[in-house]
Amino acid sequence: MARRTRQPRSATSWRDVAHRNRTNSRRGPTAGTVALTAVRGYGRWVARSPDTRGLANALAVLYPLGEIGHQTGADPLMLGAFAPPAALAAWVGTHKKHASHRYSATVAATAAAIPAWLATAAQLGIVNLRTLLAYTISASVTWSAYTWSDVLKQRRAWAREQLKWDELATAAGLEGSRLVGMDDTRLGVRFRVDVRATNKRASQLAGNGKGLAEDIAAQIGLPAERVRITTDDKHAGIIRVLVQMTDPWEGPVLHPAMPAHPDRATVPASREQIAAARRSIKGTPLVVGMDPDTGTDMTVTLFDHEGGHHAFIVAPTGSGKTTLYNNLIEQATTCTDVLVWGIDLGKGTIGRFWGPALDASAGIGEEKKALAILRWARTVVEERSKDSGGKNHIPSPEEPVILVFVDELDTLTGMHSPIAYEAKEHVEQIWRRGRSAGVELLTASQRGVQQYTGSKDPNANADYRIVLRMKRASEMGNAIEDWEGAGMPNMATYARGVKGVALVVDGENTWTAGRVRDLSDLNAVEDLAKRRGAPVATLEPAIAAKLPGYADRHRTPAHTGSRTGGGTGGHTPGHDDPGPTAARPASGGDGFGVDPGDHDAVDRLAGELVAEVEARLRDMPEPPEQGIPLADLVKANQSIKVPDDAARTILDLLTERGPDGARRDELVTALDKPESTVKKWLAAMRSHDLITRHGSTKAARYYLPDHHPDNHTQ
Ligand SMILES: Nc1ncnc2c1ncn2[C@@H]1O[C@H](COP(=O)(O)OP(=O)(O)OP(=O)(O)O)[C@@H](O)[C@H]1O
Repeated sequence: MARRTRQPRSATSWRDVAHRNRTNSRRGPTAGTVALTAVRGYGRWVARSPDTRGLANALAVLYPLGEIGHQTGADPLMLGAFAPPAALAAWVGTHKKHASHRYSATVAATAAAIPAWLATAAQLGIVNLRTLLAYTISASVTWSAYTWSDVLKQRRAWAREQLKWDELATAAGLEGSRLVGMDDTRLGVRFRVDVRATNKRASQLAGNGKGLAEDIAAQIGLPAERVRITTDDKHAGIIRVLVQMTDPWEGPVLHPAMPAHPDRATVPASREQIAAARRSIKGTPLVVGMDPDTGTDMTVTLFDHEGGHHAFIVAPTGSGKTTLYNNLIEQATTCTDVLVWGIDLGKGTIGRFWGPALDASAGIGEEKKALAILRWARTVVEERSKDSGGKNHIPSPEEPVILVFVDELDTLTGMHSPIAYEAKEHVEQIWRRGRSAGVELLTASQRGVQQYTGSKDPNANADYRIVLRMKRASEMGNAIEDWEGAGMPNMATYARGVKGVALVVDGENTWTAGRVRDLSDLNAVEDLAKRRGAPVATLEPAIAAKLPGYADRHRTPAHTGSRTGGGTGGHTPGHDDPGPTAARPASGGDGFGVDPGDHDAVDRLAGELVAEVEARLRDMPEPPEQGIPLADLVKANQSIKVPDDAARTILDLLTERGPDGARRDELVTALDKPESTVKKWLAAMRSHDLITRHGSTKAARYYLPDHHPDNHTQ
């Protein structure tokens, strides 16, 4: 068994040491310990302010050192020769770090002064009054210049801020954090804080409503939403704390075209100014609002070197969607290489107010036109892609970008839309393939759910997602899935009570929140659109020829008799800028698509109409000699076979409409079959009592038997 070797006991045990210490302390401190304590205390005092106290001590020590050179007979010239390289080294070293001329000059002069002093002292010695006086004055000047240099002043200010932050952080429960940066913002201050020593992760502290923001706000005496905490993209251990000392929503964000805007004079008014203000869409960010924290613009870039960018907007009623669209359309219509097509089946606002500056639009009750526009957009995508093989389109006035603005997307692709079955497919194709072909879709819907959007594609394919004021926080996730993790504000609570707020998120998930420029005055918009006039760009003729109805898109239907009404017929040339509208065939304007200055136009139109009627009557069968008995007709109708899916579509639509019923043309649109076929099917279903009809003219409506108006009036 191995023997354990005992350690020899120390001659002095810990008890002896303790005893000796007690005895010593009873005897009182010796001169040595007093001196040591004093030196230590002095060292600590200097260490607390090494720049100023350290320098003062160094200067004091340097004086007697000068005598060494004198006593040893050192060569003064030799010693003085060290001054220039010392100055140079000090300048280079400090200027690189602090970029302050004043500070570097002081440090360089101090560095050069050391060999200069040693040289002087070697020559003159230090034990004479003149040298002492000169040294004292130069040392005081050096010390003062250094102490009051901008770098040291900044360092002292920073130390004071650090103290303030420490106080704030301790009160908010963030002991151990360290302030590493601080900038003034337009409305307050932004801190960068190292939180590694707090035992908390930055992600735990960041985000609104996590407690820390609220605690800091409470300490400063601000509303909770005026303190925002985010993580730092470049350092996982750092948080950014934004404190808004001034209310960001104090003033409105005016649009430059509005009368109250101070720069209104800069908005082009005359034809020449409008022409001069036109620009290209390429790489041009469209300004939609302002981030109140920084005063920087909130922008949306719809076309750049990566091609086009779709935008998906979620905006409940009254949230400012029309105003946002006004901002986008206002700038899009100044571009020389853009055509704007608008679809607004809900209220017809886009066509009604922007009509003169649009290339095409569909408004209330114009589902067919809406579908036509979507088909055109798809054809443009297909034709351009055939040509380019999917290479990014390069826009020009002859091959423009097409921006299709859709308001109330659910009226097009939502579950209650009578044209959803077709519109959905077009919209999906444009989302997927339009980007590189220069056909961009901007859609606005009240919610980000599939019942409204018709598909999941908007979220997947739109680069820009824009969220306006939400009614409920739960809606945020439908618009932007990862909003909370990315530190984006909750648009249900963001800037409570403020109209026109928006969160703009680009394809890289970079976001800006702020307020949309106020362009909500529709009279001003109407005036602006009139002055702007028709677009400069024109679609490629070869493609335009392949778009059914495109050439006639500005023809006002005779029955509307007005230039308003939100449809494609809403196109009116600008008052002082007829622009290219004048060159268009029977383009827009009051009356029946006829240029009032063209005296032959009415004759020509009448001739065209007669020819059209004759062409339509040509293939009509001759009326029979004798009428067919009603019973035979019913029997004939009953023998007609209605395809199952058609019958289902008709019954579904009528179930959905209930007591409102549906017009025949709506059923034709829903079925997407020729009118004559649909007529036959409707007659057959009526003869089987599956559906009923009320009225006999074109305005007749079809109902399920339970909803027939007669059943309700009895
Ligand atoms: N950016 C803004 N700045 C100031 N006020 C605004 C702003 N945007 C909207 N508003 C105010 O909110 C009102 C509603 O705006 P807007 O008509 O744009 O909303 P909307 O979402 O289109 O409404 P709806 O769903 O009823 O069509 C405007 O009349 C205006 O008073």
